[in-house]
Amino acid sequence: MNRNDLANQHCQPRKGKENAIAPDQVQELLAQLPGWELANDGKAIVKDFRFDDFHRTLGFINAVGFMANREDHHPDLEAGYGHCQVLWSTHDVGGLSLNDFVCAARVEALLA
Ligand SMILES: C[C@H](O)[C@H](O)[C@H]1CNC2=NC(N)=NC(=O)C2=N1
Repeated sequence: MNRNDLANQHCQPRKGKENAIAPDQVQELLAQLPGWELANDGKAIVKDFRFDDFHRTLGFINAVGFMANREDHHPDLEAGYGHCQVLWSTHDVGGLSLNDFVCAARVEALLA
């Protein structure tokens, strides 16, 4: 599945370990998402986005937040004047589900 295919999907209710993504598929999906890396012992994916000023950073946060609420899948965000780190993990799975990669691709699409 490439980045476009991912970004065109919607999140689905995914609960339980059976919805966790196997490590080899994690690597395949990560390869479609430049700049995204594993975090938290492979239970999350993360990327730090840089902006020229706080207005642009806040605009990004609002766009990500709007998308996240529509998808009912929510990131951890850490922001400063000119950056925002976005971390996706599926609490209901206790690690990575396809929802995390769909949302990472949707974040990339916001900036494309
Ligand atoms: C009921 C509701 O759909 C769930 O609690 C959703 C909400 N947003 C979520 N966000 C994230 N990141 N992981 C989840 O497991 C999750 N679950």
